[in-house]
Amino acid sequence: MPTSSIEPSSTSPDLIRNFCIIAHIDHGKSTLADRMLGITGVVDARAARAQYLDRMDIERERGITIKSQAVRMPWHVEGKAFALNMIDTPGHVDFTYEVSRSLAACEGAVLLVDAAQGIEAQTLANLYLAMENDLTIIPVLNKIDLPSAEPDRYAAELSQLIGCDADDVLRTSGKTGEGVGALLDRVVRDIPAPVGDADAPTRAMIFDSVYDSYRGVVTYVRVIDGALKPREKIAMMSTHATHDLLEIGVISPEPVPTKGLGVGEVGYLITGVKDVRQSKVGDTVTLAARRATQSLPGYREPRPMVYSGLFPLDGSDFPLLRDALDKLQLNDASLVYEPESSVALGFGFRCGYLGLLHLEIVRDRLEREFNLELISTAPNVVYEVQMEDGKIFTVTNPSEFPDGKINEVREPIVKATILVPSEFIGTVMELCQERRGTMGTMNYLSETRVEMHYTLPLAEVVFDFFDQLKSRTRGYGSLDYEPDGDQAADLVKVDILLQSEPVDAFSAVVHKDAAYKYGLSMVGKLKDLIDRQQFEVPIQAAIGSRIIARETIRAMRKDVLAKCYGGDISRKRKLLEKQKAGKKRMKNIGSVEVPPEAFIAALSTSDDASDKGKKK
Ligand SMILES: Nc1nc2c(ncn2[C@@H]2O[C@H](COP(=O)(O)OP(=O)(O)OP(=O)(O)O)[C@@H](O)[C@H]2O)c(=O)[nH]1
Repeated sequence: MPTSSIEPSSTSPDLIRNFCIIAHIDHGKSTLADRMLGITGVVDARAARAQYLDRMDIERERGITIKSQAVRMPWHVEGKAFALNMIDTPGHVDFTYEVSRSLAACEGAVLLVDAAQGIEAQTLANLYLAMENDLTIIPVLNKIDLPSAEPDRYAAELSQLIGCDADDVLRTSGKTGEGVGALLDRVVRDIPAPVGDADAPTRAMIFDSVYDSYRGVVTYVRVIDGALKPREKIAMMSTHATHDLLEIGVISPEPVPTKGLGVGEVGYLITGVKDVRQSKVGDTVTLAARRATQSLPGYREPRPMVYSGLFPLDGSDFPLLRDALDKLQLNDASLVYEPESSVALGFGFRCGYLGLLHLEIVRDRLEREFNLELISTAPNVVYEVQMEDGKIFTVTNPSEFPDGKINEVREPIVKATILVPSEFIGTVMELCQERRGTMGTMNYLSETRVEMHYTLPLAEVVFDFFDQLKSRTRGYGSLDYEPDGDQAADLVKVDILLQSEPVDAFSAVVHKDAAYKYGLSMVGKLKDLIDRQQFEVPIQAAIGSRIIARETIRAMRKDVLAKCYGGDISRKRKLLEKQKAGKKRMKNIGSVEVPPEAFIAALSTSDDASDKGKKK
């Protein structure tokens, strides 16, 4: 059915269904979504290309980069033309808040489970989020074409989990298209039509906003009450800022401008705003001329969970890095940064991220899109330090951890859900215990699959916890977690000193029991990485004034002329000049010269990880 036959803004809410697909990673969400676009005629079968929706980098002629999708599809049931809005949700724990906003824009969710894998941790996490948002759940087993699919077994598991009949679990294959039409019929039948007050002051929820280099910010909204029309002045309820509505429309699958959006409708707005921070996910849009008094529930400022220093490898790239971060922030409201200078690494920025995946994405984009070579310091969480005199410090950089009499240090904790085959219960308990976890409840989802709940310090989860879980459970374990406040812990700052001078980039906040191990490993690493100097260099690890580990680099003069026999003076001069140039690049810590490569090598955790890998 051609897209133009839908009359946006005049569609009665009774004929609208808003839904999302929730699934564990790789259970086939994108493939199924593509298949739905094909079956509903939104994407011409001949023009269809794999993963139509996953095309963040592709800027279309109209200049809208479509990241998060809210695609409108026509579907007929019993002679009535329905408009189905499929809203995409990001799948990773770092972006749980965005997921919950997308869910809040829907009345129902398709819970997709791979028929060869069964339920995984993100299946559960997403299901719980959907239930919190009171969504109608349609359980679906996907990939039934796979020879290894066990639909009967997993239908039983899934029906037990959500409390329905095993026969109500639909079976589809995104690959062959089997069952997809029946699924769309079920969407129409089971998911409630949106309800809202068409005459009330307009309220629309922003569930995503994307920066586009041609058109500025494209904001995705779901109208709850009232309506939005082009050329009206809109107001953001959290900031009271007003903007002119330049264009309004729906995505199907290209942006199609419309005469407006009414109750229950989902679409996009363009206002000419250039910065996504002016159009925040979770905020409520209203009309400047007739403002709603109460904003929609749930708006929350994004809060960075993990901090790390970002330094250009070549110090002269600092202004480029600043420009690149400014540009990236236009597109990413949750990225925060401020200038930082380090004795070891020079000028850079302290950046705050939602999680490690977010950190990797940002770093990768800076390197790829802006051609920068970067060093990032070991990530850390945010600590709250209460001094004996009652003063409280929020520490986002270990080198700024306060000295003096400390009453209490608090660290963020998370509630983790781990799903494993029951044979790995002991393994998971061991891992969580090593990571200072406290066990909560444990549920059997079936005879062989267990859901384990743990409370863990975020700092212990963000590093290689997931890799460890995967390798220790032979790939079967899956993990999801959400922030759960903070709690006091026995944490100390370990400094690393070169010739009694602290090297800021190596300071770390660690649990008291792990401090000695950290100190020992860092002094060991640095001893191997720093060349001998003309004098003896002590490398020490210290907690306050107490030294907990020490290594010594013995004195030696590196004689570059040693190999020059005879009297070729020009060759000798060349070598000495080369030595001088090399010295210019050296960073001086006190009187010790350290090549930047040594810092990079010492900061990289990769050899630790591969050591751990070898043990398995
Ligand atoms: N045999 C079979 N393979 C499928 C089916 N659906 C998806 N796949 C394959 O499963 C893999 C993951 O599919 P995606 O659609 O990318 O899964 P996803 O859930 O969107 O994954 P993420 O976007 O990474 O979360 C791909 O290799 C697909 O080709 C299906 O119905 N049958």
